[in-house]
This record gives sequence, structure tokens and C-alpha cells, in this order.
Amino acid sequence: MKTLKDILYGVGISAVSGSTAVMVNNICFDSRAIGMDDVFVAIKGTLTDGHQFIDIAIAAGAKAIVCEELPEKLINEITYVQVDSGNKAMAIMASNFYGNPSKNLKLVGVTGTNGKTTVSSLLYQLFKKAGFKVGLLSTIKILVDDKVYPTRHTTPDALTINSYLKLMNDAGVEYCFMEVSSHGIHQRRTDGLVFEGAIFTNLSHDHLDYHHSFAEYRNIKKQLFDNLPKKAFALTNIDDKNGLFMLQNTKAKKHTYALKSYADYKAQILENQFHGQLLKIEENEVWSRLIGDFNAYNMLAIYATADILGLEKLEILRLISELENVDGRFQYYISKQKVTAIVDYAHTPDALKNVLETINSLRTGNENVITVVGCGGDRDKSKRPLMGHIASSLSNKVVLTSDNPRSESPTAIIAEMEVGVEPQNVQKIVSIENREQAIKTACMMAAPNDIILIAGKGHETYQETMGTRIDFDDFKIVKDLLNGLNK
Ligand SMILES: CC(=O)N[C@H]1[C@@H](OP(=O)(O)OP(=O)(O)OC[C@H]2O[C@@H](n3ccc(=O)[nH]c3=O)[C@H](O)[C@@H]2O)O[C@H](CO)[C@@H](O)[C@@H]1O[C@H](C)C(=O)N[C@@H](C)C(=O)N[C@H](CCC(=O)O)C(=O)O
Ligand SMILES: Nc1ncnc2c1ncn2[C@@H]1O[C@H](COP(=O)(O)OP(=O)(O)OP(=O)(O)O)[C@@H](O)[C@H]1O
Ligand SMILES: N[C@H](CCC[C@H](N)C(=O)O)C(=O)O
Ligand SMILES: [Mg+2]
Repeated sequence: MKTLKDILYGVGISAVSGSTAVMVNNICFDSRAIGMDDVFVAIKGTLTDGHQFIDIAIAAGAKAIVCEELPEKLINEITYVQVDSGNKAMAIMASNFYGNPSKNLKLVGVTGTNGKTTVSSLLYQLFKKAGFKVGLLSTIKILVDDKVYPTRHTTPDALTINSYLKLMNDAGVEYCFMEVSSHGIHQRRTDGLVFEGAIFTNLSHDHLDYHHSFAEYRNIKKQLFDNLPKKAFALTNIDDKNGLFMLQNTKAKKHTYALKSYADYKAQILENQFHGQLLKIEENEVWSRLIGDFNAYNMLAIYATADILGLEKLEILRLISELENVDGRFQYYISKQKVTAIVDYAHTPDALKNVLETINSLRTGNENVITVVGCGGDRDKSKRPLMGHIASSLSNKVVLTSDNPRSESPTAIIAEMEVGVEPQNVQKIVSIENREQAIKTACMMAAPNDIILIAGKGHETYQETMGTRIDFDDFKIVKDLLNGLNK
């Protein structure tokens, strides 16, 4: 049990009814999960308003209510606390509740449209190899040093974040790398955290359904840097046209990285092969197993971060050469018949373009590139024609298919992707709703030396349709199919 007053430390309060000296058991923002003597935080969400559930929360055992608008009828035994923002209050309360765990380790946030999982997971790998105890909060999984926990969010809610940071404190973790999504910033899931630094990878088209406009999306990402403390570092990719914008109002110490522009940290790609690339980072050459221009940026971001955090430069390079691909990011399998299948999490137009350009740059003869791709349901619709266009203009053949249709019709999503296919590319396209059938078709189309790209789902091991998730693993399916076909 904790005193409500202590949990509220630092929260901007506009009114109180009842005593804040009460002891509460837990913080909860969902009336369906409330426990005895909890404090319920009412949050205005995207689907409904938590304020509607205050009575239900009290009936289920809540002892205190934190809300933006006080209910008309107040109950004497209940403490009500009025705040400006339920989301912000919850984030600060969550940090207090768990003893401000972000202060007891070095927390680095990674934001940007693409590359967050890659950069944060590789930083985790690198710092582990350097001998530290490390934590990771990523789209794929949460790691408390070696212990793995599942996750459904890129940036979880504030209570979840702080509960894992507390576990990291208990395990003696020194560095934690976390992905900071635009939803996370907008819903203030990361307010109240003390960051040692933040990294910006790049900004392109995504989530414009949620954020309405590109400017709004960009401004939200910038808030991570605006809120950094003075002693923190802010590292940005200045080859991206929004790179410097991110640092405009930060108090933190600014650092830049780039392949093309003048920057604090510079790199060059000397050689690119299927199995890796040779990079020149500052004055030294280093072999990276991860390929593509975008991974040169990722490696440079990692190098700069490790340098800023005090690791020795040559040691960083040695560790970079040992880093392994992240699950579902350019994960490849070469069949006995020399068909290469690549599974990649490219689910934005920019990522799809990058991965296809990388594949095309590695072609040595007249092998075909066959792309299997879909777009998620209940997500940014405006990316659908763009991804249809990119897939069909940069591949020889394309199978349009489903990628987590969620509550939408798979046929309708595919039709929206087809809109972006130019007339001269229409004959390259076949549309097959069933993703397994789509992958099977691509395998049947493939001749020796051809390359099949299966984009969009990467590490995901499910397909979500109408609220139901069935097991589905692109990599396993394509590997089995290629082996079966080769018998
Ligand atoms: C659109 C979105 O981001 N929604 C998130 C949000 O829920 P919401 O705003 O829809 O909540 P709501 O259903 O309107 O309910 C409002 C409040 O009433 C409460 N409630 C509701 C019903 C009830 O009976 N009782 C009750 O108390 C809810 O607990 C909530 O506090 O807050 C929830 C708690 O933090 C999140 O789990 C939920 O994520 C949903 C599931 C989701 O799919 N989010 C995705 C889009 C997301 O966040 N993605 C980003 C990654 C994006 C990227 O690729 O960069 C991520 O960081 O994972
Ligand atoms: N620095 C980068 N720039 C552009 N594209 C990238 C970069 N790094 C990775 N990608 C591409 O984007 C895909 C997604 O990468 P990653 O999972 O690291 O991004 P993310 O930002 O974590 O995505 P999410 O928003 O889903 O969490 C990769 O599979 C690859 O195709
Ligand atoms: N973090 C992203 C992942 C998209 C991955 C893609 N496979 C999809 O389901 O749309 C999102 O939730 O929008
Ligand atoms: Mg991610």
C-alpha cells in the first residue's frame, strides 16, 4: 500500500475532494481490471471516455479517483483529484508508484518512423556484449537483462513501462533502450520518465490516420526532444529533412549523424553484399552483417550513441562487427534450388522502398524479385496505394495479400493497394487474400536465383482478423514451402 499523496507528487492538481492521505493498493486506468483500494485514473481515449466508468470503478473497489472532470455527485468516502490531463497524471503517478525507476538506470529513447526496433535491439546487443546488464522495451519483446517478456505495444502504457523499469532496477540493469512511438508520446505514456538521451532515426509516411497530418505527426515526435533534461543527449540523423527540426527546442546536448551531410558522426558505405557491408565510420573500417543504406544509418546511430555513453571507439567497432540481424528484419533463407526468401518488417512506404532498392542493388544477373505484401487494417489507409505503387514499380512480380486486416475487409484493403499500381505494371500483379496461398504462389513463381520478398509482418507470429489472432509466421511458412517444393 502507498499513500495517494506520495503517488501524486509532481502531478498538476486543480481540485481535491477528500483526503490524499489515504493508502491505495495500485493504480488502474481500466474499470474492468480494478482491484480493492485502487486509485482509478479516468482517461479520455480514442474509443471511449474513462470518466463514464468512474461509478463502476468505485463499485469494484476503487478508493480514489483521478479525473479531468469531477462527477456531479461526489461520494464522501472517496477521494477525488482533478487534473488537467489524465494521461499525464497517470504517467507521473506510475513513475512515483514504482519509485521513479528511470532515475536508477540510463534510459535511452529511440524515435522515428523506421528503425526504432533495429536501433534499440542492436544497442541492447552491443551493450550486453560490452559486459553490461541491459534492458530493452521494443515492438518484438521486452528484455530485463536475459529475461524475456512478451509485449503487444511498441511503447506500452506508463504503468507497464515503469513496472518493467522497476524489474530492471531490481536486476541491476545499467542501461535501458526503449522505442518511443508517436502514439506513446501523444498518449503521454513516456511522461515522467527521465531520459539519459534520445535518438531520431527518420521521418516518413505513417499513422496519418491517428495524427491527421504530417506536421502534427512530426511535432509529436519532436516533443521527446523538447522534454529532455539539459544533461541528456539528443542525437539526430541530419540526412533526414526533419532531423534538425527535432533538435530545434531541446535543452539537451545536440549531436548529429549522417552519410551525406556534414555531421558530428559520419559514415560511408565502401562495399555492399548480400552477407554484409563494409562501412567506414569516422576513420575506421568495420564489417556489418546488416545490409542496405538504412542499416548503415542504424549502425552509425548505434556507434554514436555508444560513443556518447562513454564506450571506447575501437571497442564499439569491434562489437558492431559482431551484431546480428534482428528477427524479421531482412531475415533470409536460401533454398537448395537457390531461391532466396527475405522476410522483412517493411510496413511503411519508405521502408518498402528502401528494402526493395537494397535488394535490387544486390542483383547480379536477370533474377526476378517477387514481392508479397499487404497493408494492415484499422491503420493509416493513405499508405495503401503508395505501397502498391512501390511494390509494383520495384519488383518483377507482386502478390498483393493480407496483413492483419483487423476489422476491415481484406478485399477492400487490397483494392486500395491496387489503386497505386500504374497501368504498365498491372500485369505484374496478382491479388490473393489468403497470405499463406500468396506466399505459396510466390514460391511457385520463383525460378533458381530469384528473390522473394515477404514484407510487412517481419517477426510477427500471428495474423489478426476480426479480433481473432491465428498463428502465422512468414519465415516458417516460406522456409517449409521452399523445402517442400524442392523435394
Ligand atoms: C489507438 C490507441 O493507441 N489506443 C490505445 C489507448 O486506448 P484507447 O484510447 O483506445 O482507450 P479507449 O478504449 O478509448 O478507453 C479510454 C479509457 O477508458 C477505459 N475503459 C474503457 C472501457 C471500460 O469498460 N472501462 C474503462 O475504464 C480504458 O481503460 C481507457 O483508459 O490506450 C490503451 C492503453 O494504453 C492502449 O492499449 C490502446 O492501444 C491500442 C490497443 C492500439 O492498437 N494501439 C496502437 C495503434 C499503438 O499504440 N501502436 C503504437 C506503435 C505505432 C508504431 O508503429 O509506431 C505502440 O506504441 O504500440
Ligand atoms: N533506419 C532506417 N531507415 C529506413 N528504413 C528502415 C530503417 N531501419 C529499418 N528500416 C526498414 O523498416 C522496417 C522496420 O524496421 P524497425 O522494425 O526497426 O522499425 P520500427 O521503427 O521499430 O517500426 P515500428 O513503428 O513498427 O515499431 C525494417 O524491416 C526495414 O525494412
Ligand atoms: N506498429 C505498427 C505495426 C504494423 C505492422 C503491420 N504488420 C500491421 O499489422 O499493420 C502498427 O501497429 O501500426
Ligand atoms: Mg518497432
